[in-house]
Amino acid sequence: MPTLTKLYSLEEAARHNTADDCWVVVDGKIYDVTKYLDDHPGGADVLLEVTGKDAKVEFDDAGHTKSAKELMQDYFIGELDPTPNIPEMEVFRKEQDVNFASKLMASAAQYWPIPATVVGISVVIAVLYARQK
Ligand code: HEM
Repeated sequence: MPTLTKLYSLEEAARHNTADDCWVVVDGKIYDVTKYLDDHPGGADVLLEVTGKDAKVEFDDAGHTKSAKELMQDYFIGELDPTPNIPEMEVFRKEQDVNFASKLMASAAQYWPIPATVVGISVVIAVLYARQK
């Protein structure tokens, strides 16, 4: 069955770093220990000090007992999002010129010498041809 674990970025978890709102991350799992701060046998300060990072090493170093690890589950709120932070792709799109008439006028202004030259050459050929007769 799929689990409905909420995912948070480390940046999001790091924002909860005060005595009124404290999240700690241990081995990729996030715990909201706000209500546990005053009861934590290791003290509130150690928890506040490790906010904003994965405190697995500090947690293990404290030598927590099995019952401490069971107690943690009461404060579990989610996991770190393992998805790498891929910057959004920017899509560049040329502005579409919806005004067809102005588009036509612009290309006519740019390319008028071509039809003018064709007409001019045609006139010269016609005149030369008429003279020969
Ligand atoms: C939800 C998270 C946590 C819970 C539920 C928890 C619970 C406990 C408990 C029950 C104890 C008493 C000893 C034991 O039974 O193991 C304890 C001690 C301690 N904890 Fe935590 N703890 C948590 C997170 C942390 C973290 C992230 C640190 C990291 C610095 C930490 C550092 C300590 C320290 C330094 C002690 C005192 C060890 C001693 O003096 O013997 N704890 N904790």
